[in-house]
Amino acid sequence: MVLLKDPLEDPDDVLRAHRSREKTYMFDVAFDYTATQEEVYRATTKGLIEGLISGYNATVFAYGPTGCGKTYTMLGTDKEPGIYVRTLNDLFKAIEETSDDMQYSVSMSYLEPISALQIYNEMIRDLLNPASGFLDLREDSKGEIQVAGITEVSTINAREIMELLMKGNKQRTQEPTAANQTSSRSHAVLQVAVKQQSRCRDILQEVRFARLFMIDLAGSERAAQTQNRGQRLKEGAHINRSLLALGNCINALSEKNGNKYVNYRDSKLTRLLKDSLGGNSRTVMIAHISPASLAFEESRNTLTYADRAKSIRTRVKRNLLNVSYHIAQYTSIISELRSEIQRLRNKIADQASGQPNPDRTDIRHVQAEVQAHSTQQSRAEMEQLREQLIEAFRQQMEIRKHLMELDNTNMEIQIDTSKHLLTIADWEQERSRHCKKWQGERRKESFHKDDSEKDSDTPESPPDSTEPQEVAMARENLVTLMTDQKKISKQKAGLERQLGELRERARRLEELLPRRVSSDEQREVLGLLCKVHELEIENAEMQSHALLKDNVIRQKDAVVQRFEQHRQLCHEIIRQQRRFIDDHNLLVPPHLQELYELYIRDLDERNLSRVVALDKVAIHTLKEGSLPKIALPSRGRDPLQELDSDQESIRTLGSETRQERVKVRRHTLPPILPEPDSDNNRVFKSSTHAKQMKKSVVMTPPPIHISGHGNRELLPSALEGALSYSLLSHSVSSHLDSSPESSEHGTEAPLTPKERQQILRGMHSIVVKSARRRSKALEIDALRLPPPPSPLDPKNNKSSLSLSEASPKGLVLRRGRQPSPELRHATSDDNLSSSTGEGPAPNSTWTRPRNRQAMPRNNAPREQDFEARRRKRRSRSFEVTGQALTQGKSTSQRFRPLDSTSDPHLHINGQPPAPLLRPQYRVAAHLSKVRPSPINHQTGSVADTSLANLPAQLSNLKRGPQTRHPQPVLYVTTTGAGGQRIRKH
Ligand SMILES: Nc1ncnc2c1ncn2[C@@H]1O[C@H](COP(=O)(O)OP(=O)(O)OP(=O)(O)O)[C@@H](O)[C@H]1O
Repeated sequence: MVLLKDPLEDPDDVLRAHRSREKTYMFDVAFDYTATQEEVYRATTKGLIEGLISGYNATVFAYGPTGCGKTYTMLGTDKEPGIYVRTLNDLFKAIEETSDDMQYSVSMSYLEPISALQIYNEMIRDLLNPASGFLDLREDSKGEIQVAGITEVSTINAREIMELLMKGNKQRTQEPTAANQTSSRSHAVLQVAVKQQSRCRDILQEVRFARLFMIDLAGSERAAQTQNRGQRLKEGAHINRSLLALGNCINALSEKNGNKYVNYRDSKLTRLLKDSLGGNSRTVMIAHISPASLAFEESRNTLTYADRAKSIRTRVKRNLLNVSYHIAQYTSIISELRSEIQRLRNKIADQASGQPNPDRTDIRHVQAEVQAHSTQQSRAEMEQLREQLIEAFRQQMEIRKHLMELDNTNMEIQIDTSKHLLTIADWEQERSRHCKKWQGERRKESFHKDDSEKDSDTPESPPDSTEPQEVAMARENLVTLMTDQKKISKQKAGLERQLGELRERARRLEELLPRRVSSDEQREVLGLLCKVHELEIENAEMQSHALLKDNVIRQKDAVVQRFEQHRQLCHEIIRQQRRFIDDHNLLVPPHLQELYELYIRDLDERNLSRVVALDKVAIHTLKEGSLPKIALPSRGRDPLQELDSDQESIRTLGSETRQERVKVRRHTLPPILPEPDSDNNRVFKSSTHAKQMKKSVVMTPPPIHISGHGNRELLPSALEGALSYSLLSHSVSSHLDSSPESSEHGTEAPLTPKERQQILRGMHSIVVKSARRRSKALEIDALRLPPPPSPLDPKNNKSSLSLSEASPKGLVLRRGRQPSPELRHATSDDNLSSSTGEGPAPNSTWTRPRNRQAMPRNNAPREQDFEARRRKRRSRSFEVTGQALTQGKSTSQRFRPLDSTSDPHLHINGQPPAPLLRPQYRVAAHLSKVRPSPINHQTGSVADTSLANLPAQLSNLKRGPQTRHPQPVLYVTTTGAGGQRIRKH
């Protein structure tokens, strides 16, 4: 709690007593002058790190008037490092601790939005590379703000990052003012991007990524106080303008009804902070105030904003990417590059065989050749040409990557769209159900008109059909997504046009070559081009190779997981039956008792052996398997390939015999795949297949129409998605029927033509079925969005039936449904013996359970032990070791440049710092307390956007609106030399 007293208030003035400006504010934490940097860090930022490495965005920003200690809190000094250093230290520590299971990549950028006098708008300056000039902000399709051309340093070495940070800090615009000798004249934004991938993932392989913003805002200031003139005054006005924009956003976001338009576009700062303020981020605001009487107004303003910020709610979701999609993308790139190489090789072959193309036999060509031999100038031209060509290819590569990213974003938009559509569909269905019920009741009432004198329970009007907020939000989000989709299509079209132009340019350059150079040189240049492409291919191939291997492991993991789920179910049934027997003191046939004891004994060993067997399969597959090579689209192997000694990689790629390839593919092929066209061995054959794969993995809704007739198409698409999921899950479960051992052999056994025929027939019927269902769904007559039969309704819709029928059992269990009738049957006491298929043996003596409560007693410790180990393992990663301070110190002590920026004891420009207002209070306000998306504790996964999780998503959607924060709490403290003066207020 912070109590702000008006220094001008006279306690004896009774007339003004009721007009007191004294005010109390409540915050999450309030730090007084005794608070150390470590305490501030722990209470405000440390908690964000765990979320960050699991894919949740986070922001910490320091806000307050000039000279109140924002830079001190964020950057700190050598001896007392601030939040930057401590966060990075802890982040890397957490990464190191979990690096056995997880793979990380961390990149960092450091920037300041500044206003150059000549430029009307603010620009972004790259503090890690100030030479790059002014940069601009771009909003990507997901609405995330990116700085175009910013330097991103990739490292997970804390020391390196700190060095860069110190270097960047020296570049920061900093000038002494009357209020603060080391006043920061701009906002400084440190952005850390963390990408995380599990080394051992399940079938829904995920890449998690999150951004952490740590922002040291420039101080809000009053011209009178800073005594600024000229440039400083203009800067101050600008700083205040961007802070005003920030304040406006905070005001709009904290509005009670929450519908007010939030203008983030007023300044670069608010654009940068868009997500942090009202979007997908866990955000902490640290407000700084001074206890000096003179600073009353500033303190009041700051506390008011912090107080408002308390009520802002953000919606945090885990940022996930589906990896199988990336495999397809890499595949498509590889395939395109291969065909380019092939084309270039053919050119070399043409040239080498000395058969000039008819269009090159003209006199100009001959002249050019003569010239090229004779003049020095031609050599320079040649060099230039070569560079131009390489540059053209580099640009092509960049555009391809960009296109890939856009595809990726598009996929995410489509998944999000489907989610929202399902939310709406769910609600529509619910509403029509209520309406029908109401109508039915009304009808019944009118039928029994005689009883009409009785009071009727049925309301006169149909039930309230106001859309819940969740549905309204879904509609709103659909509009945004539609806009994004349009933007992406536009961007894609632009990029594709650019790519086409670049290709054309490269082609023209290639055509120039024969005219300019001798045959040998030409060969060299073309050879070089091939090399460039091959390197690109190798790079892409290595990445897709890694992904493929991960995929195999993931699928193996899924098998283990599925078995484990099944085992847990059996275990639970046995346990409950046992308890039932014990509770009712029932007789147990001796053979059943023996079996039970055997079960208890074998429990651990069997599990272990299963896991070991599966592990063997995975390792075996990994050893044997390799990335199936992409067959070149047109011709066979190039004869030159064998001759060219430089093309080692290509030769290796092509050296396998066909048989070997087939064998390798079989090993590489993961056993669990849904449709004939999505098996992995074909994924790498051609880009067309990659596209097919995309389609098979991603649910692709048709173009979005929010309120028009186009809506009619939306739900069927969702149904189709659900249907394709059901096919996938069906296939998964059927594969799971085989034992790990058999699956191991299965990978070796070649398929007979008959088997192949059967599989093809099966697939064909699945495709026909799905087509029929889709057309049925399309026939559904509904003008509103979405049509009445929802995929969520098992009664109305065949697709939804197939979804529930075909869902793997594990998923059903995860959704917390009742056990199947069979299972319930097995658990009932009447069926205790019949469920095993055997009745009590007439001549055997039935016994009471020898080991009463054996299951709970025997298994509880085991379960607890397992749970305890699991927790221990988890918590270990993020333990508070208390060493951060020491580490931070030792790290920062190495960086002298820090002295010049924030240490008050050091001289600046040869002069000691003037005695200034000291910073006094630090107030930490968690903008919002965010509960992440519900985590599935059985699988450890989060209800994510991946399509394969659709049933889980459906059930989540059913459960209600997205999780919002509870009412947040704020805290305030005082710190700094002025702490004693608090009594004055
Ligand atoms: N808690 C603290 N303990 C000791 N010294 C502090 C503390 N907080 C701030 N200072 C000192 O007070 C001075 C002003 O602090 P700082 O530069 O961090 O303020 P600021 O809010 O960032 O100002 P501006 O907005 O003008 O950049 C610095 O010399 C800093 O070292």
